[in-house]
Formats: sequence, C-alpha cells, structure tokens
Amino acid sequence: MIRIRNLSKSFGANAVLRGVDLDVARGQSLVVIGGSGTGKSVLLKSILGLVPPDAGQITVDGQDTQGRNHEAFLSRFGMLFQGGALFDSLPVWQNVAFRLLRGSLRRPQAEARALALDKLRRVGLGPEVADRLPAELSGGMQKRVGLARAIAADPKVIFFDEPTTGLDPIMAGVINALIREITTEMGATTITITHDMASVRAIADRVAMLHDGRIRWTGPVGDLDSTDDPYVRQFIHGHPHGPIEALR
Ligand SMILES: Nc1ncnc2c1ncn2[C@@H]1O[C@H](COP(=O)(O)OP(=O)(O)OP(=O)(O)O)[C@@H](O)[C@H]1O
Repeated sequence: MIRIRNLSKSFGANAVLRGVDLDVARGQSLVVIGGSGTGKSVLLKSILGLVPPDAGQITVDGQDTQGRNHEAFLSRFGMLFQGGALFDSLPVWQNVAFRLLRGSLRRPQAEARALALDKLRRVGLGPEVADRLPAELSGGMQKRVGLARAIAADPKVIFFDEPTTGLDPIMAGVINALIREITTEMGATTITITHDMASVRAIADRVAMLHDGRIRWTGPVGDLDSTDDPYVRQFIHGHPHGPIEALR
C-alpha cells in the first residue's frame, strides 16, 4: 500500500532522513517511534507530498507521491494533527465537514452536515455539540472532533500525529481505543507518530523506530518487549543512559 525506498531529506546541513525504507501493508496500523527531532513528522509530510524528497521513492497504491494531481491525491488521506488543529472560528460540524464543503470532495451543505453529525456520533459526540465552537469543548472532546474530521471523507489512509498529547491517561486510553476500533472497522491503512508507549501498544500492528535518519528496527508490536536492540530497549523503557544520547 505504502512503499518507501531510500528516502533522503536534508534541510541545509541537517540530514534528517538518510535512506528510509519502509512498507505499510493495506489495512495495517504502523506506529513510528523515535526521539524528538528524528524526522517523524518530515516522514509523514514526505508521504503526503508536502515535503519534496532529495532522493528516494514513495508510492501509495503504486502511485508516486510526487504526481501532478496533488489535490486528488491528498483527498485519499485523512489526518489527525498534533493538538487537533481545529479552526477556532468555525462551528464543530464545519470543522468535521471541512473537506466536504470545498475542493474535489465538495457536497451540498445539508449532506455535508448530515455526514458530519454521523461521524460525530461515531466518535461519541451528540448533535448538541455540532453548532458549538471548538473552544467551548474539553481537550478530549476536541480530539474526538479531530478524529471525526480525519474520518469524514472515509479515507483509505489515515495519519495520526501525536493523537494523545495533552490528554490525561484515561482519556488517552479512550482515544487510543476509539482510533483502533474505527480504523479497523474502516479497513484503513494508518501511520501513527507517538511518544506514548500506551498508544503504541493500543494502536500498532507493527512498530518502526526511526533513529539517525533510518529505520533502526521494525517488527510486530508483540516483538517490541523481547527485542534485544539496545536503541529500542532504551526508548521503550525511557532510560537516560544508553546508545541514544539525551541532552541534559
Ligand atoms: N521545513 C523545515 N525547514 C528546516 N528544518 C526542518 C523543517 N521541517 C523539519 N525540520 C527539521 O527536521 C528535523 C526533524 O523534525 P521533525 O519535526 O520531523 O521531528 P520529529 O521526529 O517529528 O520530532 P518531535 O517528536 O519532537 O515532534 C528537525 O531538526 C527540524 O528542525
């Protein structure tokens, strides 16, 4: 489904990705872990075609991400951004229906609203929140709205960038479970970036660890605890000492 070969990307002297090889099968949930600044977001943006690679190839369903019709290409993706990234001035339902109200996915307003209410219901929010502004909702509810927006157009591929940041552990658990349940039900292929090991265990089929510009380790989530890779072990246990240098 998603195939990445020898992906390299530098910003000036900063060589962020240095030959990433990665495959995500259809319907699979891949979680990418790695320290701050290792290039996880750059990797996602590269797949979306928002960051042009210096070298390498990325294909989604056999189609190169650097193709010409970028808007149509992007319409196949759903995205839950870090921090929710809702539009403060738009009511909840218009946030959810954002892509159904413009561009190639545009629908009549009444239909877009009905679809938004349906997706809100799927994430556990009733119609009473539809006309509120995002600022009137709690952080957990805002994440649910972000999730409803990510699934609004029934995308085949969904990216989650730090989906539980800022939530208490219980609410994080609820959001993780919801993500897993909904994406499995949709048969979506997903890539999630997270630092939260509880999210990794709740969401992942496979895990890939990015370190030093390359995929350091990849395997089924069930192998995470038994690997003897010292980088993975340090990361999952949060040890300050080990092969990964931590600034203090
Ligand atoms: N547009 C850009 N211009 C210049 N440098 C960039 C740009 N985007 C990212 N970088 C650099 O690339 C590196 C990787 O950034 P990225 O945001 O992908 O890290 P990350 O692994 O997602 O980190 P975090 O876990 O902290 O979110 C950083 O050093 C960052 O400064």
